[in-house]
Amino acid sequence: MMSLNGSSFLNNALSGTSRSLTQPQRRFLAPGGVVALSSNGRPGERNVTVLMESTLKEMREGASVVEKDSKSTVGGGVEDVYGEDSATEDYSITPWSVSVASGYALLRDPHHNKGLAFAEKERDAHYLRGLLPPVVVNQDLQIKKLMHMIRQYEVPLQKYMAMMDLQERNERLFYKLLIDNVEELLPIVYTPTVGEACQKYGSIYRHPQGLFISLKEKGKILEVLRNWPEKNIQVIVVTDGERILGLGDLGCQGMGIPVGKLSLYTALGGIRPSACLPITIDVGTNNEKLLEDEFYIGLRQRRATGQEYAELMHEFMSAVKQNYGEKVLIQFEDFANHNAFDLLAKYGTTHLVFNDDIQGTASTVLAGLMSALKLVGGTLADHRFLFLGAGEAGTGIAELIALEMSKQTESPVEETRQRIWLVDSKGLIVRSRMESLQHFKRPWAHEHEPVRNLVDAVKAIKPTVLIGSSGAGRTFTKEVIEAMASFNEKPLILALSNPTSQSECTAEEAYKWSEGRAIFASGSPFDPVEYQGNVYLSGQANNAYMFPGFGLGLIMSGAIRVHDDMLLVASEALAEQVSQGNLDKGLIFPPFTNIRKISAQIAARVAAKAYELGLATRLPQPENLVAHAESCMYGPSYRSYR
Ligand SMILES: NC(=O)C1=CN([C@@H]2O[C@H](COP(=O)(O)OP(=O)(O)OC[C@H]3O[C@@H](n4cnc5c(N)ncnc54)[C@H](OP(=O)(O)O)[C@@H]3O)[C@@H](O)[C@H]2O)C=CC1
Ligand SMILES: CC(=O)C(=O)O
Ligand SMILES: [Mg+2]
Repeated sequence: MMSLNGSSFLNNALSGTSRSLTQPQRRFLAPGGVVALSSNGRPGERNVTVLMESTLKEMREGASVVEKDSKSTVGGGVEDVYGEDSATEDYSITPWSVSVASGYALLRDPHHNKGLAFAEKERDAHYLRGLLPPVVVNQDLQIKKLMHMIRQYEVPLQKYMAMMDLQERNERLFYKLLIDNVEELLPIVYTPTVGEACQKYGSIYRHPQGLFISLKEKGKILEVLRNWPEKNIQVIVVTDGERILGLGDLGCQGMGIPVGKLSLYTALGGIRPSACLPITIDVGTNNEKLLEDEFYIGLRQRRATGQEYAELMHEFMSAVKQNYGEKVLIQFEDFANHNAFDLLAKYGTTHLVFNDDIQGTASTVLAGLMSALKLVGGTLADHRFLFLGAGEAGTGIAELIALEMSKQTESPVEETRQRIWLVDSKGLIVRSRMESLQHFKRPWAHEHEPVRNLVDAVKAIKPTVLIGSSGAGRTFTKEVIEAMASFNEKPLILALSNPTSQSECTAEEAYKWSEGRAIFASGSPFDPVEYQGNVYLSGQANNAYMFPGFGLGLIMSGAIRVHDDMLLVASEALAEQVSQGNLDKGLIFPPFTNIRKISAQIAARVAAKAYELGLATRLPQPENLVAHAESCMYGPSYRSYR
């Protein structure tokens, strides 16, 4: 049976992996929550004050208290003084080298800066007098002011840049702003605006936000990883920039994607920012426009392929494991499909890897379908599915639907796949095309005459569900949607392609051309639509619902491999979060406002499955996994500095 991981890996995973810990490394948190606690051992990187021996002694004693209390609920997790992240770290600490930022350097340290929110006492204690105007404000007022400022920008890219500047200046404020205003700001830090940011990344580039690993670093990738200031990394999002959203090859400028995804890992899933590492692998680009662009920031050469590509990726994967251990989660993002499937299959048995475009999207869309069934009726097996786009997203979703159907009906997946059809750029995928098909399309080559275009495929297959995953905008034409509406009372239409410019249709088109009967969701958000006196709200079918909670579940259970069954339970968890009130409005996804609660539910379900499958290493299993997930989440409120 084909698997979303490319192979059946469970046995390998259980027998072939070591559960030993890597070198002791830990970010030191002193008792009482003092400022700027970094144990990266690089004095001079931030403006440091070398501590007096007495203070060090106090910290050592504090450390031993932390150590003593470290028999935490989840073996290996160490209670930190803030009462968060307690279950997401493993290593004991070596607190001999401590940096404390103060004064001007403190205001320039995004991890600890609070701007005008430094209290009077803190201004005295940390040499801030005179460096700030007299007023002291709270974080809520800072948020109010920032939202006012951001709303004044008319151009989304300006809002994006304002957000990135804030992240560089005051990390906690950035996350508080994003969490408190998630519906409004998600389209800025994520799709669609992040797409434009990637296209212009060379021009707007200001600060390093992640690691660039290019062919120039071949043979030295481990050293490059060690240049990153944070040591206890739990999640890496990596791209090689070849398929950025539906915008194609953006080479090195794809960096905006790992940066954006990881800011959602923190804001939506509660993974602390210091544990997140965005990486872009630069093997060149085939984008002629970028190669000629004087502001392009990447290698000015055509893409390396074949052995050269495979060797660089292999060195990268090995270095990550060597540097961060067995349990660092590596999320592949926006690779072209000719590499994405192979990387997932190759490293799925040796690393904790997750392909967001294949697996995260599949789990999200399956959740949307599960809740949509409450509106359209029937079970999955009662429906017929047609995809436009047979790449990572399309075949990934198709496979997970087939897997779920197979479980529900207790019939082989080869049978349930027969209810699912895909169209690629050459037309309907049919048996007669088998020889020329890429391997991931072959399971979908059913017996049928060739059909050249989508509208004819819709008329021939008569799907109840139409899913766009082509990256090609405006492909759900009036004729296509009218055809869907002609034989479905409530046609279910998902236009997944990002950003908005690549969406298969707009929300307005879906409602108008179906006479208001479509149940519609899209990868990038659309505003509410007014049609014939009614207001229609559409949901956002985007893997952002899934990967933050899914990743949290893996990390908090210490999972060593991803398993398809985890994707299925995550879908159920997300579907359960869609309330009757949401459904009544035609929404098949819950609003993002409650996303942290949703992520905790997903995380709990994923972790429970990891324990059940014997893939979890943080033992014993906590009793209440939802509460545990919530307790693990990073909170962005300011800390008091003594
Ligand atoms: N909403 C979400 O959460 C997600 C959305 N996406 C979006 O989905 C889109 C596709 O991503 P992904 O699957 O990774 O990309 P792939 O490149 O892997 O697949 C694209 C598929 O679409 C087909 N295609 C392209 N243009 C056309 C066309 N005009 N008519 C018919 N078929 C076409 C391709 O055909 P062929 O194989 O013949 O070249 C290919 O099968 C992107 O826009 C991406 O942003 C992706 C992941 C998550
Ligand atoms: C959402 C996403 O991952 C994509 O469009 O690629
Ligand atoms: Mg993606």
